[in-house]
Amino acid sequence: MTVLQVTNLAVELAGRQVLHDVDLQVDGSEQVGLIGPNGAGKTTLLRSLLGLIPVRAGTITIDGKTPTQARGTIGYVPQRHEFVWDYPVQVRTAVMTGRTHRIGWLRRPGAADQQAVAEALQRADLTDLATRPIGELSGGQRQRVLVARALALRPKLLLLDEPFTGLDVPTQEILTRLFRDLTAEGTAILMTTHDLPAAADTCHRLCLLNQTVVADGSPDELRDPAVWLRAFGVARSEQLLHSLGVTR
Ligand SMILES: Nc1ncnc2c1ncn2[C@@H]1O[C@H](COP(=O)(O)OP(=O)(O)OP(=O)(O)O)[C@@H](O)[C@H]1O
Repeated sequence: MTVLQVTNLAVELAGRQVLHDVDLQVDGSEQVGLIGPNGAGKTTLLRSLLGLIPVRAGTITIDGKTPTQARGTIGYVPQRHEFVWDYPVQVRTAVMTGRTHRIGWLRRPGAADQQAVAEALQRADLTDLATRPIGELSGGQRQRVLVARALALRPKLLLLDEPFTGLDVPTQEILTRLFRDLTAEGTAILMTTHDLPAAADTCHRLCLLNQTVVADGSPDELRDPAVWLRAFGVARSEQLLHSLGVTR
C-alpha cells in the first residue's frame, strides 16, 4: 500500500529553484534510500514532506493526507547536529517530545504516551539510559535517542536524514536491524545517506536525486555507472564507482 506519494513537486528557497518535477512513491514495508550529491535537495525534500517548506508546485500525499494533516503520523530523524543536546533533560523526556504534536502543547502525557515512549526506548535499546541527561550521551547513543523520539509517534512514515553518519559498525547494525523490523511491520522509510554501499545493502529501492529524480529502482536495477555519474553531476569518478562496486 502506498504511504507516500509525491507528484511533480517543485520547491524554491530564497527565490532559487531547489527541486523540480520530483515524482516519488514509497510503500509501507519499503525502505527507500534518497541519494545525491551535496546540495541536491535531499534535506529540502524531507522538510517539504513534513510541511515545513511551502511547495511551489505539485502534490504530496501521506497516507491519503496533506503533510500538515499527516504530521502526527510522520516520524522525523534530523541530522544529529540539528538537535539541541545541551538542554538539561533526560533521555525519556527527550523521547517524549516526539509526541508533543499528538499530546498538544501544555498537556500532560497520559498512559498511552508513557507506553509509546517505553516501547520506543526499548526498540532503540535505550531503556538502561532512560534517566541519563542527553548532554552526557555519545554520538551513537544520541542517534538512537533521535530514532526513539521519532518512533514514539508509532509513525506510518519514517524520514531519516543521514542516520548512519559517524556511527560505529555495531550501532549501524542495531539501527539497520531496527529499520528492517519496522518495514516488516508496514512502516514506510525514506532515508538520506552518503553511505552508498550501506544504502545498496539495506534499501529495497534507491532514488537518485539531483534537483529532480535522475533514477529510481532497486540496487540491482541501478548497476549502470552512467546513471550514478549523471546523478552526481560528474563526468568521471573512480572513487564513486568503486564505492558502488561497479566498473566501466
Ligand atoms: N534556507 C535556505 N535558503 C536558501 N537556500 C537554501 C536553504 N536551505 C538550503 N538551501 C539550498 O538548497 C539546496 C539544497 O540544499 P539541501 O540541504 O536540501 O541539500 P542536500 O541534498 O540535503 O545536501 P547535503 O548532502 O549537503 O546535506 C542547496 O543549494 C542549498 O544551498
